[in-house]
Amino acid sequence: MTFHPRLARGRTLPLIDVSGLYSDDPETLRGIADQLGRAAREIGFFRITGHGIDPALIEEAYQAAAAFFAQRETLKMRHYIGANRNHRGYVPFSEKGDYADEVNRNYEAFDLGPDLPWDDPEVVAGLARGAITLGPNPWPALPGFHATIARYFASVARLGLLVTGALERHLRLPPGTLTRHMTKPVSQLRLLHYVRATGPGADPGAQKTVNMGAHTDYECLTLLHTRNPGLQVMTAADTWIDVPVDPAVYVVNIGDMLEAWSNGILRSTPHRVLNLSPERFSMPYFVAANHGTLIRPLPALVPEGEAPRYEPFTAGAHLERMLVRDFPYLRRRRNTPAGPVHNPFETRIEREIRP
Ligand SMILES: O=C(O)CCC(=O)C(=O)O
Ligand SMILES: [Fe+2]
Repeated sequence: MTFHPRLARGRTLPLIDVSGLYSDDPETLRGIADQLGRAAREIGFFRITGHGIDPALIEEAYQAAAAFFAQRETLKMRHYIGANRNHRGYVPFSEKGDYADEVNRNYEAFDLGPDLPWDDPEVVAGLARGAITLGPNPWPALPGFHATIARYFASVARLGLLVTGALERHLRLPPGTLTRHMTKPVSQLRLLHYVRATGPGADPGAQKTVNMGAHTDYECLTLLHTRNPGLQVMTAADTWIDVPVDPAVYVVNIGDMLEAWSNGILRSTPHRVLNLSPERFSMPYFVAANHGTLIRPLPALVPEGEAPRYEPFTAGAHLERMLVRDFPYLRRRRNTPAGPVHNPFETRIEREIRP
């Protein structure tokens, strides 16, 4: 395991070369799996190189995102997520949840998922259960956007399965224990565009303020690419460390679903985004399980004689409950009053940040 020199003094995110995950040598695979697993246990956050995603494709994806966000608001609002049936599309600056620590929140996003037709059996079954996250993507007509983003989505989804497979290996689970539940997952790609608030009334001290408030990610794991500083991770001591920016690297973190599935062996770690850059782009891809997958601590990971540490839940239900918390349009649609919604994976945030 190597450590990034800028994060010295024992507070570091591991940097792990995962190129060996493309090998079929069991010893190589085991070695990398254990490095990833150790970081996922101890910190819940790590950085990977040798991930195999074409840097030119990453660059094209940023260009597609930037071209979309550069449009007039009226054009972007043609794809407003609040006018979409399955939680896909444009999230305007004004679509603000109520994280108490978002003192200077100012970002827009474009949210996408696996592009499944309405008559796909998994979609049909999900809709019958009231799913709000399954179905096709809305594609802006911008030249190249659909082709580029679909290609990026496919690449990062492949990497997500590879990393999940490595964590299975680390946990000594039979191959496919987790990944066979990721055939039509409620995974999401978010294209994010943060802008530090400026102009009359803007806080001159905004440089260090929180833009995206502290949260855990709701899925199994997240593969994040970013090109600007601002991301911070909560340490075990509830202090914050900066995640260094390196375009050759993906930042990976464990989310709620995998914390529960692993009976708390892997950790869903709180993080937030500060206004360190006047403008910031990032692209998290959230690796989830299928909508109907029941997540309960895997019996092999619950010590003899102990009760599982988590109540069972379905992947879709947890994700959608959290989306209703975070998106005012969903609260309006479902007549859910504003107010705190408890996420059992965010107790450290509730204690430290939103008491
Ligand atoms: O933009 C980033 O660096 C992090 C974004 C994030 O944490 C999220 O969208 O869940
Ligand atoms: Fe996040």
